[in-house]
Amino acid sequence: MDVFLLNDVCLKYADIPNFPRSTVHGHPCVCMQGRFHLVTTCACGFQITLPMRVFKLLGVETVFLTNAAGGPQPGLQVGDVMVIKDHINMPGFAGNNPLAGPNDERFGVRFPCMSDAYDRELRQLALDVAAELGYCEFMQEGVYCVLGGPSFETIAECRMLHSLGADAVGMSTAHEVIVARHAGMRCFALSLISNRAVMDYDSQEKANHEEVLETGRQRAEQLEKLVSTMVARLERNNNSF
Ligand SMILES: O=P(O)(O)O[C@H]1O[C@H](CO)[C@@H](O)[C@H]1O
Ligand SMILES: Nc1nc2[nH]cnc2c(=O)[nH]1
Repeated sequence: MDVFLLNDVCLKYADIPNFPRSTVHGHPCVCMQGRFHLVTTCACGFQITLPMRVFKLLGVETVFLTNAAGGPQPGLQVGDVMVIKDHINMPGFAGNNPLAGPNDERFGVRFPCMSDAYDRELRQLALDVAAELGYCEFMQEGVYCVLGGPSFETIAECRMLHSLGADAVGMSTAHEVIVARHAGMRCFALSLISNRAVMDYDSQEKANHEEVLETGRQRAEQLEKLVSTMVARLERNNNSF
C-alpha cells in the first residue's frame, strides 16, 4: 500500500485529492512509500513531482532522495553508493521539464538556477558520515542521468551516456530535484548502483528489475544507517551544515 508519512500520521495516497498513484513495485522512500515515474504518467513530470510542492507547503526545507541506477561509469561497481553531485535531465532536452507550462510564482521563479542543485554541504556530510561508518570502500560521487524509461538502455546508449559524462543512469530523481530547487528546498540524493550498464557487444549481461531490487535489499541496512545518521546530525544542528 502506498502511504505518505508525516510525523506519526500515515495517509493512503488514494485518500489525498489529486495525489498521483505509484505503479512500480519496490520503491519505498524515507517519507513517502511508493514513488512516481515519468513513464507511468505520460505527462511532462508535473504530476510526479507534486509531492515536492506538498512538502514545501508543509514547511519542509531539505529533501533527501534515493534511487537505484545503472552504472555506465566503469569505476562504479554493483553495490556502490553514489552521492549525486549533478544531473543530466535528458528528457529536458526534448522539452520534457516538470516546470514546463505556466510558472506558479508562489513556488519560485520562471527560470531557476540548477548549477547548485545538489547541496555541497550535504554531500560533504554524506561522505563524512560514510567514513565514520566505515563505508568508504563503496562510497562514490558522480553525475546521474535521467532517461524516460521504461526500457533499459541499449549498448550504444550506454556508451553515449558514458561519453557525455554520466556516471549513473536511472528514471527518476532529477524531476523531483528540479521542482524542489525551484521551490527553494535543499536537495541531497544518492544512487545505489544496482546493475552495470552493458557497454560491450560480447557481454551476456542483461539489465533487469529483479537485479535492481536484489541489490537494494543487500544494501538496505547500510543505506538506512547512512541516511538516518545524516538526518540525526542535521536535526542536532538545526538543519544547518
Ligand atoms: O529510480 P528508482 O525509483 O529508484 O527506480 C529505478 O529502478 C527501476 C528500474 O529497475 C526504475 O524505476 C528506475 O527509475
Ligand atoms: N535507465 C535505467 N534505470 C535503471 N534503474 C536501475 N538500473 C537502471 C538502468 O540500468 N537504467
